[in-house]
Amino acid sequence: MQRPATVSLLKNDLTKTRLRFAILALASLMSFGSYFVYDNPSALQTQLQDDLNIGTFEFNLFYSVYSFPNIILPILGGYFIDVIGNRIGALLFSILIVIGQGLFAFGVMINSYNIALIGRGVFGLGGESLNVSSNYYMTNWFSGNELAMAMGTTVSVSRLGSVLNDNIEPVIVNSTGSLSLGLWIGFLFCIFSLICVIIANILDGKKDKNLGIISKKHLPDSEKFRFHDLKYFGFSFWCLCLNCLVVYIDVSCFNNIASNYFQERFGYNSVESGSIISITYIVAAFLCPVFGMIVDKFGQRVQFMIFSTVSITLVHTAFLLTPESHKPIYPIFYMVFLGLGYSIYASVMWASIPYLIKPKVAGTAFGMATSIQNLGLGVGPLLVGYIQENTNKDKGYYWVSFFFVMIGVSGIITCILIYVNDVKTGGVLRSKNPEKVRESFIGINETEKTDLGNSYSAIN
Ligand SMILES: N[C@@H](Cc1c[nH]cn1)C(=O)NCC(=O)O
Repeated sequence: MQRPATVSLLKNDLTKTRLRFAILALASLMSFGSYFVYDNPSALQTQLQDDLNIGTFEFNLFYSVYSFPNIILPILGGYFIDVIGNRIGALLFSILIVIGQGLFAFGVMINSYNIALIGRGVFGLGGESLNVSSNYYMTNWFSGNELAMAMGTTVSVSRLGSVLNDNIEPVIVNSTGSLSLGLWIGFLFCIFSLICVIIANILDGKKDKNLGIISKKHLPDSEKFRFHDLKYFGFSFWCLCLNCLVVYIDVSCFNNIASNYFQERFGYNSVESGSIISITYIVAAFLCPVFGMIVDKFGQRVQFMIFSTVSITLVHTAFLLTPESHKPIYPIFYMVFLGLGYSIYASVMWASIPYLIKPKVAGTAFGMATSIQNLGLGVGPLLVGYIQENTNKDKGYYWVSFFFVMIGVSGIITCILIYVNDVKTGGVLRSKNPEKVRESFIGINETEKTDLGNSYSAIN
């Protein structure tokens, strides 16, 4: 008796139409502005310190005020998404980003460090949570054989924002002499991303309407987020979060100090250093969707993650062993390999999360992973700074590289633990058809599959 209704629902399922690629484009562009402005300070460090008359500590606070609240916020953001819906969440987070960047640009324009700092804090209130939202869109519109490709594409397009920032901000500011102009251009990118959120929300609302999905606010309590659902976050999920913490220290925290690193150790100037740094994310912009597609087709997620953490660790080992010299060519190759390792990691790791949890806690799970990642991104730079300031060899960078190598080794160990657990629990992460394996592994029933309108329900 159920069948005709199910069949007609499937016919109206927009996630099965080409519209899902429009959502993919919009979800990618909704984070573009945030990635562009996130690294505004590092691209303009010298000019910011001169104009605002601040030291390195005050400068680093531009990143700290962003990261530390995000140890907690993405969990709340994930909770928020699970309880009241992704659309309202994404809109709110984007508005916070626009306001934050506006305040930052305004603060710099009137030479007020405090207002600029508050702006970075407000930006942080939305910046990471918007990533959670964007991932959530992907899990709602894409499944099994396309999910990693879709998530790889969002990382790739968002990271083009980082690349563009690294390369155009110093040029704009140097050629116009106006520091705030560069930041106001970032503000415009944030508005553009906000418009993408609004369009994505309209399409997503249409999809839910077609599927007859009611607003989550009106669902019975039993179908909303509940804390005791956290018990479904098993060993592999927590290990993946720990792995994410260490791997992002090796990629992002290195990226934060890389400009100075290349200038101090290899004699490049700041513009050359900026271009070299952007290599990692340029490689990622090209390779993330490719690796996403490969993983969607062949599975073997943990093996890919092991390969990427080994590559990243080898890059830091190479930096550790490379003696100082004037403008050597090989660090450029190291950055290409770092980009390769990062591309594989970013396209596989985030896309693995949905297979380790129940669909109804997807928002909370992405929030949890992002929070733990930010713990690393908040503490990592402090540790790196401490090591560099308190050691002398290679201007303090020898032990910094050693630290990155050790962090990389812990990344490899956590990957191996995930692999072993995956073998024991049915091989969901290695499977070409992870949704099927997940079904038996974490015991998802029919109601749970359709709970959030997850496209997963229609595929199986
Ligand atoms: N912390 C984010 C980067 C970000 C978000 N908003 C601005 N920058 C991150 O690391 N995301 C994962 C990735 O691989 O990019």
